[in-house]
Amino acid sequence: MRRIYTAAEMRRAEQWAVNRGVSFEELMENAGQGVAKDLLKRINDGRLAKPHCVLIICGKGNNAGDGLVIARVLAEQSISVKLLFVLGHELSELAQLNLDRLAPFNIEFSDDADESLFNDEVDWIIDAVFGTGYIGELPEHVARVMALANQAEAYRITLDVSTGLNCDSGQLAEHTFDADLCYAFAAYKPAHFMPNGKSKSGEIICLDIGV
Ligand SMILES: NC(=O)C1=CN([C@@H]2O[C@H](COP(=O)(O)OP(=O)(O)OC[C@H]3O[C@@H](n4cnc5c(N)ncnc54)[C@H](O)[C@@H]3O)[C@@H](O)[C@H]2O)[C@@H](O)CC1
Ligand SMILES: [K+]
Repeated sequence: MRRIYTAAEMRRAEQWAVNRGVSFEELMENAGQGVAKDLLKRINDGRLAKPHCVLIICGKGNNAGDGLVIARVLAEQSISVKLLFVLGHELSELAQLNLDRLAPFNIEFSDDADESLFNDEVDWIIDAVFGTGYIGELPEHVARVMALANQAEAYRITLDVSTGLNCDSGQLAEHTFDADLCYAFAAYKPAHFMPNGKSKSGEIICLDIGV
């Protein structure tokens, strides 16, 4: 059965999973590992070329945490990863935990969204800025980063929801991340089936993360 959850329903489902004994940390690990496993499978079966460099654009919430799990798995596979933080360094507890886990790896960090970061070396861009926690308007500086990401000659992957797209209403901000591939966690979100949302999601895959 196809599950479609709003942001509030998603939070309730996560809480039920936690009440059954799964931790939020495990859910995040499952989300990140699930994405990385699917991406690596696509490399192995030739649907995607192995990237020279992957740029992961991180916000400060748990969507960023998922991105940081993916960073670890890709780095373990000797894929070069760069991280760009666009909402500062006060991360959610789980995002911080997964950032700390990157210490053994040689990963470049930046919070300067300079155009040069979006160069030809970057084959994939992963959007881990906003997921189901996005409310209100897209901050101007984040919109600028999304515009650079959308102009780059790279394959674009988003986690749960494209940044700039409201997952419940389908409202789109200017310069919403224009994904080729979207991984929805635990359930599709209403916007994935609305024309606006569909147009910014590309291929949508729903991953079971244990919720
Ligand atoms: N909660 C969980 O157990 C799990 C959550 N997961 C991930 O977590 C995401 C949701 O995480 P969060 O609830 O932390 O939310 P997000 O990571 O989507 O972002 C919320 C953060 O951005 C800020 N924010 C929201 N709108 C803003 C705006 N317009 N301008 C500036 N800042 C803004 C919020 O204050 C908060 O700090 C999901 O989409 C999914 O990717 C997955 O890890 C699976 C498990
Ligand atoms: K996202």
